[in-house]
Amino acid sequence: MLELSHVKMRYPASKTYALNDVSLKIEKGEFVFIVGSSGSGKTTLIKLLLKELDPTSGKIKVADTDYSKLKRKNIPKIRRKIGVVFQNFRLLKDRTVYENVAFAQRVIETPSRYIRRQVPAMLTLVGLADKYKSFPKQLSGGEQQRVALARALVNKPEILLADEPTGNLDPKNSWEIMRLLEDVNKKGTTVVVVTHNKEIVNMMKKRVITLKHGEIISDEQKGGYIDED
Ligand SMILES: Nc1ncnc2c1ncn2[C@@H]1O[C@H](COP(=O)(O)OP(=O)(O)OP(=O)(O)O)[C@@H](O)[C@H]1O
Repeated sequence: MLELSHVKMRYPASKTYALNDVSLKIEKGEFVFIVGSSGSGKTTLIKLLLKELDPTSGKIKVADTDYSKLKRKNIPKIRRKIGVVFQNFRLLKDRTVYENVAFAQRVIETPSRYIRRQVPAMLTLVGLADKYKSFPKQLSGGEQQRVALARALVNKPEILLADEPTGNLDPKNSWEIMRLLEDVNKKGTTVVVVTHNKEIVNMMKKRVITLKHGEIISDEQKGGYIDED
């Protein structure tokens, strides 16, 4: 589902590699944590998987698509297969909860009759059906992240990438988001979560890939958080 072979990434202004010879394979239906201290290359990895960046060298394949052969005009097609959530939610402030989720469908020109059906269904899934008229600032952080998750999932992506999804949340809301990610994964979506949340990683017993200075230093099934600080 996701594959990196000997990927190196050096930002134009930088002397060092943000990622240095990273190879990994994530199969369809897996749930994987990517961990590592600040600056280890986690966000760079996510950006490469979204093709927001191109690697300096090496090969990236996502959902059977070789990114080096992917034409610019076809990038939106692959992005549709990937749902993304971020630490800071990135909701549209001047739109309601309903509109935030519907927006993801409007941009890919989903017919209105589907939007009217699928948005409420997604909001029910994340437990926010009754808040559809609210604006983001009227919601708690946990609720905002659930809206972001509904938006990421409404187009039924094959892959969900979450970059520090619990970074701004308290433990209770963090677990709620994790439970939702686990549910989504059980229904077949491949889930990749970048996190610093040691407790969650240690409790969930999933595959854990640890990065350090742009290299993979550990990749374990049912792994735990490796403390190197
Ligand atoms: N746009 C950029 N230009 C130059 N260097 C960058 C850029 N973005 C990131 N880097 C460098 O690349 C390395 C990896 O950064 P990255 O953001 O991927 O780390 P991270 O593991 O996500 O860190 P954090 O946990 O703090 O978010 C760091 O040394 C960082 O300084």
